[in-house]
Amino acid sequence: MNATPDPRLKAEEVSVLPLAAFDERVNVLGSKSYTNRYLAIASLSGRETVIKGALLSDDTLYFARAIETFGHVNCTVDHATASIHVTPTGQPMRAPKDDIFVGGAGTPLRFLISMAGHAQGTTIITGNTRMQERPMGDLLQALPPLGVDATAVRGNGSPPIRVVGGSFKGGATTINGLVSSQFTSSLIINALRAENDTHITIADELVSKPYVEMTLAALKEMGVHVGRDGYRTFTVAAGQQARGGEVTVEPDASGMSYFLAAAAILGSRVVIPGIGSGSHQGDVHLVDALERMGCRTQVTDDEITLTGGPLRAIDIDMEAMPDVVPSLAAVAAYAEGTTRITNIASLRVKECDRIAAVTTELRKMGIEVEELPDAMYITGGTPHGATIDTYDDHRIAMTFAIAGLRTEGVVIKDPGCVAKSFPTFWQTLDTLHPALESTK
Ligand SMILES: O=C(O)C1=C[C@@H](OP(=O)(O)O)[C@@H](O)[C@H](O)C1
Ligand SMILES: C=C(OP(=O)(O)O)C(=O)O
Repeated sequence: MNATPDPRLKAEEVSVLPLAAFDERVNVLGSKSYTNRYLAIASLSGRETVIKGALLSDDTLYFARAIETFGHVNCTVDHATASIHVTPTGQPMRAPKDDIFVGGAGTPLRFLISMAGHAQGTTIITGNTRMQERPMGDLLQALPPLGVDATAVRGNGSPPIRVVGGSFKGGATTINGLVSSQFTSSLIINALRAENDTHITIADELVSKPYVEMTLAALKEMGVHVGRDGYRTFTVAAGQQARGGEVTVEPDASGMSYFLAAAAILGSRVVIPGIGSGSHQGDVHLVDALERMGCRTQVTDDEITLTGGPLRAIDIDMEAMPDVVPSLAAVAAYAEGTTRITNIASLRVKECDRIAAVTTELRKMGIEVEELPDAMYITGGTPHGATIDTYDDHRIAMTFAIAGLRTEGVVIKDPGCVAKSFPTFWQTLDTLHPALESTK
């Protein structure tokens, strides 16, 4: 897998060449969210675990390296088989001497804050410039009742975060659910190693709920039961141990979205194997949205097929599938009428402000977009080519690359940023058609 590094990951920009139509089976890489969850669970379980079909990308590799610095496990990555072998070393978890740096990996950073609560000593966790702006405050407030002292070094609720650990006792805490579901997932997963039972109450509403379902599904797959009352409370009983052994990661539904969007706007057919109706990934439901927009779809147990058709606008609340908002926005640019995407405030605190970025870049292509604090209204039309700024955000790069398959003259700046979640993205696009060339 991925034996020759793709030169486009180092290019300044890539010109996307339009494609007539295609009819392809497309294999996407393993789920980022499941890979992160299995890495965390395996490392906390104290049992040897092999994660097969794992996503090996910037985010997951930063996470694997970060986990190893606590000294209690080794994470051996096998690129040939896309697997990660997590092996206990027999050593206790200790805070690493050096700061932990995770680049732009938000989920890992949020999982690591709670994880450092199990490591004896003081851990400093940080990331790139954007990560140093992303919110962590809710999690920092929820950890002290469980015995963990976690603070923002600069007092601004963002990384660097200092965690004084070795003391994750469990107990009862409350977490705000409105900003990110990753805080709740972080607490649930790390409660696995607490001395006492852990009761987590969600204050307000919880955003991005399917990601918490994925957390529970991953724990269940590893033999850990989590009690719950809807999305109000979650309880992790002490003394449970994840089973270890082999676990297989399904394809990434967010990564899949670019190929569904490509088929939608090109009136083409795509089949994505390995993922289907049983998936807990919320982003799978992009298929339903695209069906409402005029595509034909078929979802079986283990395969998703989409065929593009004449596209019409829809109104859609995308709070539960934030990562595929840009993908849907690209399709909306080619649909008849105004698509209203609502309830997406969380997009403002992702790798970039994605509402602002999608609005700016679609407008550059001549598309009318109304930007609201928590929504985007996109009126479909005939986009023209443009040079797209990608804001160091993989999803902006991949989204506008898809627009470039339909619209001539789309140039994607900093194409290497796709490595955060989909390092083989450009090569996978090549399998549709040799439609890309690096220009610089
Ligand atoms: O738990 C996870 O794996 C994720 C949760 C989501 O974040 P929010 O809960 O912050 O919306 C999503 O955007 C992110 O890419 C992955
Ligand atoms: C928001 C994302 O990731 P994270 O929050 O893990 O950085 C993403 O992959 O779109």
